[in-house]
Formats: sequence, C-alpha cells, structure tokens
Amino acid sequence: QFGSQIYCNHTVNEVRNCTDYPQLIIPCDVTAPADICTPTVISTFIHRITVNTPFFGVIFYHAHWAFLGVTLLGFIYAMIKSPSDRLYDDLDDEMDEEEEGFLMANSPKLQEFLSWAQERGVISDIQVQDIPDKGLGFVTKRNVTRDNSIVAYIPYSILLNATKISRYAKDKAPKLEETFNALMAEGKHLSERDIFILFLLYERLAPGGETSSLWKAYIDILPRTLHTPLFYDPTLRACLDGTSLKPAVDAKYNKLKKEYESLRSLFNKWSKVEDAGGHDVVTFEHFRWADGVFWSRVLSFGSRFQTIDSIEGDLDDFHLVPFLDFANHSLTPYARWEIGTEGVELILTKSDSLEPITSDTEICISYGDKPNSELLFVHGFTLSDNPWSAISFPVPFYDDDELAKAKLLFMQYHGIKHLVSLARKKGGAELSHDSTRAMWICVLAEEDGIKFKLNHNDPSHPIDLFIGNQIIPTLDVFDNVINSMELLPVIEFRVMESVLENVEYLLSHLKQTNEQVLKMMEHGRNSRELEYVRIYREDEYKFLEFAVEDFTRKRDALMTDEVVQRFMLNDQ
Ligand SMILES: C[S@@+](CC[C@H](N)C(=O)[O-])C[C@H]1O[C@@H](n2cnc3c(N)ncnc32)[C@H](O)[C@@H]1O
Repeated sequence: QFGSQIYCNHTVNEVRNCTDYPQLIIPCDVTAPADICTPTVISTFIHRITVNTPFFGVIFYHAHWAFLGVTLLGFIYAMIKSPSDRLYDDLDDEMDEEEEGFLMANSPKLQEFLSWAQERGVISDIQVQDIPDKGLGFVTKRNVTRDNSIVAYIPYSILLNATKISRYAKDKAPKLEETFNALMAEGKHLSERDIFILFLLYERLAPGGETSSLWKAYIDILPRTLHTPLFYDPTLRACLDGTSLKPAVDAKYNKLKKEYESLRSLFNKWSKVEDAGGHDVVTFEHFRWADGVFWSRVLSFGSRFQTIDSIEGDLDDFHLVPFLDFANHSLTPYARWEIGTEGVELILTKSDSLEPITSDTEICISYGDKPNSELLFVHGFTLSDNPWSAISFPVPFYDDDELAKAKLLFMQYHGIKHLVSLARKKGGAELSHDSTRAMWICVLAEEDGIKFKLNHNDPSHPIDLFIGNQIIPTLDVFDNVINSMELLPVIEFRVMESVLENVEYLLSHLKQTNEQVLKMMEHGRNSRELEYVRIYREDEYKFLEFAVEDFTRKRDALMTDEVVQRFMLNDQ
C-alpha cells in the first residue's frame, strides 16, 4: 500500500528526529502519520471502492484468492500432466537431448534399445558409453589384445536396406507404401537414399507408424539434433564464407528445400494436419534430420559384396546397421567392420604390439580416408591432425566454349562428375581419375580434332564423341586415345593451367574472407562447431597453398616440353 516509503517514528520537542535513533526509521504502514506516508494510487482506489461499496470490496477480496488458487492449480496440473500429443513427445525428446544433440548412455531409451538388440541376436563384448564431444561410442569392458577377435556381432535380420524397407512397407506400413507408390506413379525413380529417409520420417512421425514397429527402439536412439553445416545458424554459416564448402552447403540446403516442398503434400497424408496441431506432419527440420541421419550412419556394402551371398538375395549398397552405428571415427582405429556369413562383425584389428588395450578405451573404426571438408559436411566434426586434404570445384568450361553443352551431355551420359576433385597424394596434389577425364574434356577443342554428334532420336544414347575419325564408345577407349595422342603434353599443359587458375582463385577468395571471418569468430560464442570450422579453414588454406605450388611446378615443367613449345610458337 505504501511501497518503499519510510518515516522517522521518534519526536524530540514535537519535531521528528531520528539522528540518534536510526533504528526508529521504519517502513510506512496504516498507523503512520498520513501527512508523511502517502498510500499508492491503486491502494487508495481499492480502499475507496471497499469503503463506498462494501459489496464490491468483498467480491474483490474473494476474487483475489480465487485467482491465486486457479493459478496454483494450473501450475500443478502442468507439472504432473504428461504431454499426449506425439508432436510434443518429440519436442520433449528434443529438449532432453538438446544440450548435446545425442542420447546419454544412461537414458532409458538406450537401455531399451540394448535389450531390443540383444533379444534379436546382437552379441557384444564392448560397452556403449558417452564419449566427450562425440555422443555415444564403444569402449572396452576390460583389457583386450588386438588379435582379429570379434567384439560385436549384428545379425542380418536387424539390418536395414531399401529392399527390406520396401518389403516392410508392403507388409506392415500401408501408408508408407502408398507414399512410395504415389511417387513412382509420378514417374519418380526412388533411390535407396529416398527410401531410407521416407522410412525414417515415417517411423518417427507418422501416427501409429512407430508404436508397433519392429524398429521403434532403433529409431528412438537416433540423435535428434545434428551439427553439420546444414544445421548452422546464419552467423556460423557465414564463418564458412570463402571456403569451397560454402557453395556445396548452400546448394544442398536449396536442393533439400525443393525436395521437401515436392513431398510435403504426401507427408500430410500420413495424418491430418489438424491432428498434428495445425503443423505439417513432417517439417523441413525433420526432413533435414532424416537426410543427415542417413548420410552420417549408413554403411556402403557395395565394394564388399563378393564376400556375401547369404544376405537374403538383395544387393543393395546402403545399409543401416543398428548397434554397429555407435562406432565413431578415428585416424588410428582399433577396429574394422566386416561382412560375415550371417551378420556384420566388429573386429579388433590385429597388431604386432603385445600391449593389450586397457579397459575403458574407446574402440573406433575408420570411416575412410576422409578430408576435413567431407567430415564436416557429412558428420559435423573435423580432426586437427587429419592428413587427408581435398578440394573440389565445378568443371571450369571457358565462357566462349561452343562445345560446352555437348561436353556436359557427354559427361552426363558416361557418368563423369561435373566436379573437379584434387587430393593430397604421394607428396603432391593429384586429380582423381574421374576429374582428369573431366578436365581433358574441358580443355579439348575442335582444333584438336574432336567432334560431337547428337543422336536426337535416341534418348538412351544421346551423344557420340569422335577424336580424329575414331568413335569413342567407352571411357577406357577415351583414356587410351588421349594417352596416345601426340598432343598429350599440350592437353596436360592446358589442364595444369586451368586447374592452377582455379586453385589460385579459391586461395585468393579464402584469403579475402579470412580476416573478416576470423574477426567474426573472435567475437562469436566459443563453440565446438566454431572450432571445427576454424580447423577446416586452416586446413583448406594450407592445402590450397600447397596445390598452387605443386601445379605451378608441374605447369612450368611442361612448359619446357618440346611439343608444348612448338605448339605455343605455332599459336602465336
Ligand atoms: C555412426 S555415428 C556414431 C555414433 C554417434 N556418436 C552417436 O552418438 O550415435 C556417426 C556420428 O558420430 C559422431 N562422431 C563420430 N566420430 C567422431 C569423432 N571422431 N569426433 C566427433 N564426432 C564424431 C558424428 O556426429 C558422426 O556423424
């Protein structure tokens, strides 16, 4: 009623004086002198109502208590009510795991999954644990020797691949099958990846899809938030400016967005939008998640098929292997995975060292010789001591190249990527075989004797290439013909010059943005993601400097070649 007002409650000769009695300076209350303590406007107002119309005063008094009571009850209800809506269940999951984006090793969901796996035949002699900065991973339970022994075994029956998902949709998930059928009716070819991500979304979000599913326990342990650049906020994304990854991230983001929009209406057939609280059943956020989970956990069996003939007759490349997919990546892994006769095995790789691996040591596998750009793009982490470096840029056709369209069509027909990839190998920066072919096609001109013939009436074979008078039916023939051309050093010289121009441009672009980005990084919140981006930028910078040096050397060496010199003289 009086707010923070105070007064002196002591008089000397009828004058208020608290100089010697500071303890008598006290807060105003109703007994205080009215000329010193002024009630607040609101309290005066309420007082007046109460005195002039006691009836309303009584109502006001009781309403006050009723309001407090209802608020308290509402609060208690909100505390004890478990959210029933699937959408909020999901939100709840996300909040639990929000901090790290990963499940914790002691979570009931993980325990449920481990029992599920065990009941279905998974055998393991290692433990799933929280690994700092990596989510979950494997650790040894006791001292073990590296002797090619199997430390985990996952039977084929719980592996997922596109064929199995399609069969599951047919038998148990009619709405998922409807989605597959609708897309095929539109003439869309469903890739293995398409089938996987539709499955992951269906299992996670379609009502009734997950509850009775064989895969529920597995879907539940998949990380709900991912940390790849596709999930960066705009500031963090700007820290990629000037790198070769930036255009790749932007392109992927836009592609996913388009893909999501084209599927949105089909997702909304899984349940009524009203039942999903007026939201889309599957949001773009979910769609990004499914794509990210797929690429960060899938194993490619492709190159290892010769070792199996009992995997239920299907020859899909991509497999999700529940349990094995807890294995993290290391440059010096203790284990590898292999396809056994009845399941996938995790094997402690043999080592000459007799020293055992001590208990509680992390058991990693190798995801392959992946450069930091790829690790960051697919997995959201980088390694400061990663020896694998690589860089890619689009095939650099000249603006005035009239054959560019035909060249692109030829490359497409023969499955040559439109991307040039350079990697650190054998002490130099090397073009991949595919990229060498792409660069040859790029730098060849009509004057060199190449000719394209378009086959308008045959869409299955739309273009032919001729070099001299020889038709080039396959890429092997292409390699042989180019390698036996007298002009080869000139072609190589052009390739070196063009690649050099591109790596020089990439380096200067990275240099230009470095200062600005480093400043932004200094002021940014220090996060693990930022550290990963910093490592990647430094790595790319060093590799580009190295590539510029190496290609300058290679180009200069070719400049002394007789054929090149003759060609240059004739050209002038
Ligand atoms: C196949 S999963 C491995 C299991 C995963 N840690 C989990 O909690 O489910 C691959 C993901 O693990 C994380 N990861 C694997 N190796 C890592 C490493 N060396 N450093 C940081 N994160 C790693 C990345 O998020 C990656 O996308």
